[in-house]
Amino acid sequence: MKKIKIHNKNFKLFISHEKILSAVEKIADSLNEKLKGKQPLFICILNGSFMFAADLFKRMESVEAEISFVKLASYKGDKTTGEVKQLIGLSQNIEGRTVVVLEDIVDSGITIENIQEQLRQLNPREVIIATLLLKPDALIKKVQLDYVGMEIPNDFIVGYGLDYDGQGRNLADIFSIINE
Ligand SMILES: O=P(O)(O)OC[C@H]1O[C@H](OP(=O)(O)OP(=O)(O)O)[C@H](O)[C@@H]1O
Ligand code: HPA
Repeated sequence: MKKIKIHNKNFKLFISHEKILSAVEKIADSLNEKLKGKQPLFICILNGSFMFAADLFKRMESVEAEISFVKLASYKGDKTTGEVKQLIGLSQNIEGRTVVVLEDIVDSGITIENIQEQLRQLNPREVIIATLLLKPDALIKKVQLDYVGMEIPNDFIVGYGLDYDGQGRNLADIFSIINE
């Protein structure tokens, strides 16, 4: 079993890049179908979602899609702070538009609830949420998610955009913490 160390913590291989891409492809297939003729604006939640957004967005072949980025942060180290800081906001007018929010992970649900509420106030036509990963046992918010790539246990993970204190985002696979 492939193992890695980041800072002071050990991690083991959890989801291979191949499995990640097959989850991304499933979401892309459904979105290509749902978004036909809609000219949606995709919103990638930085930092963590950049890899998921890149892999998904290039598969949007049947859609006249645009993409923009917002930067929110709620995690410090391997834990949520319980509050969301907005570091870069949205510059586009989304009134009357179909918006697709791209998240790498929904954990406590605090970040997605925050962005959903912000977008709602800007009067979009509809907001569709797609997350690659969901930790159902960690949710403390009631959130409506339209597309979920994979449900995973409530363990800290890194890789494919997700970090531990800034590191690990470049890993193609996803690794799960070894609790020692
Ligand atoms: O459901 P939640 O508990 O809110 O956790 C999910 C959020 O946490 C991570 O972002 P983070 O705050 O670590 O910022 P980053 O993307 O810059 O790493 C992840 O990318 C999500 O946006
Ligand atoms: O498990 C996680 N790992 C990295 N970042 C995160 N942000 C929310 N959950 C996680």
